[in-house]
Amino acid sequence: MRIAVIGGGAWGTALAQVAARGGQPVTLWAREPEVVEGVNVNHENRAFLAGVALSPTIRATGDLADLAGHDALLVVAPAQHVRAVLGAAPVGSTPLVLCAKGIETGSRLLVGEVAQQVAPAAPIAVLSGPTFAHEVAAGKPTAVTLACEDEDLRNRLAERIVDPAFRVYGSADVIGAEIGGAVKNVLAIACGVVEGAGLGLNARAALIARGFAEMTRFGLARGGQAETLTGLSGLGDLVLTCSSTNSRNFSLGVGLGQGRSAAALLADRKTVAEGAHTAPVLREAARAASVDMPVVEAVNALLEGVPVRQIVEALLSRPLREEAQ
Ligand SMILES: NC(=O)c1ccc[n+]([C@@H]2O[C@H](COP(=O)([O-])OP(=O)(O)OC[C@H]3O[C@@H](n4cnc5c(N)ncnc54)[C@H](O)[C@@H]3O)[C@@H](O)[C@H]2O)c1
Ligand SMILES: O=P(O)(O)OC[C@H](O)CO
Repeated sequence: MRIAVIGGGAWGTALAQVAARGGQPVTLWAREPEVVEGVNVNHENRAFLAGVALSPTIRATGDLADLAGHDALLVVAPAQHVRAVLGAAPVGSTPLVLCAKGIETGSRLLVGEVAQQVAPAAPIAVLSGPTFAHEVAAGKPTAVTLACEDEDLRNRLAERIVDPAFRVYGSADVIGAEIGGAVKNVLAIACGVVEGAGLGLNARAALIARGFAEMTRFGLARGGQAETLTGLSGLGDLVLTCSSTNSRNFSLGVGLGQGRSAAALLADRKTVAEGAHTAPVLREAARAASVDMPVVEAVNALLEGVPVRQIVEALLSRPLREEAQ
């Protein structure tokens, strides 16, 4: 199976490295000419994954036309750019493995739904889970969910995008896998705020648990399955992203918790903190579906500049309720 990766950020590069293990050829499309040159000449992506020696069988290109003739395309552009990049790529009926985590602003569509609009003939799979790119590229043990309704395609993809340290669990629940990845980024910002404001570990654990309840309510309302939400792409990724400053979303939250403004924190950053883009559209989608998501509401208020203390008071003074509600 000839694999190409669309997106030369940290995650696209790490996935290219997984797909290239054992000396298999992989094409990596990157937007930045310096990334293309660095991968081809020095076998390193200094801009987004510095310090990792990449397989020489990864060939980078800046020309989307070079993606033609592959058997599967891994789509790893940030969620807000998937529509434009896929729209310009020669997709046809080539299977797409969606690896971005987010909801498109405006349309309120998950990345897989965007792909279905842009490339209606292409079968869809979603790869998601607790995966810091640097750890995957370094060959540290990692497990992911690969969701695809077509069992035969799912198995063929799982056999190809694998190595001894990268373990793939199959699922047919594409929507559930996507919702976990999109929602956890927003919740990780909240956990970072707790860290930045020094609110303590009890508060962080409470946020993870209550945030997971929100993820579950939203996921079930959108047709996802409970087993997927408690799995790697849901709870697994939530726990990872809510526990480490290696997460860009968590780190953004730390800055907010320290009293810095979202505008200052997001200005000029080269790497993506998907939760900042997903938060407003997730709030819209939750309100439209009458799903109660107070932590997501709180993250939006924080991004809009409401002080942390006011947000915490509002969350703690909500009417008492049963935990299972
Ligand atoms: N980094 C990780 O550990 C990791 C792990 C799993 C999933 N993801 C997801 O993968 C996706 C990509 O994240 P990343 O970490 O690889 O990116 P990154 O933060 O390392 O790099 C930013 C990427 O955005 C691209 N970009 C910027 N402006 C663009 C535009 N106008 N059009 C198209 N592309 C543009 C850049 O070319 C670059 O590839 C995100 O949805 C992220 O949530 C990341
Ligand atoms: O750095 P983050 O917050 O984008 O998280 C990266 C991955 O999604 C973790 O699974």
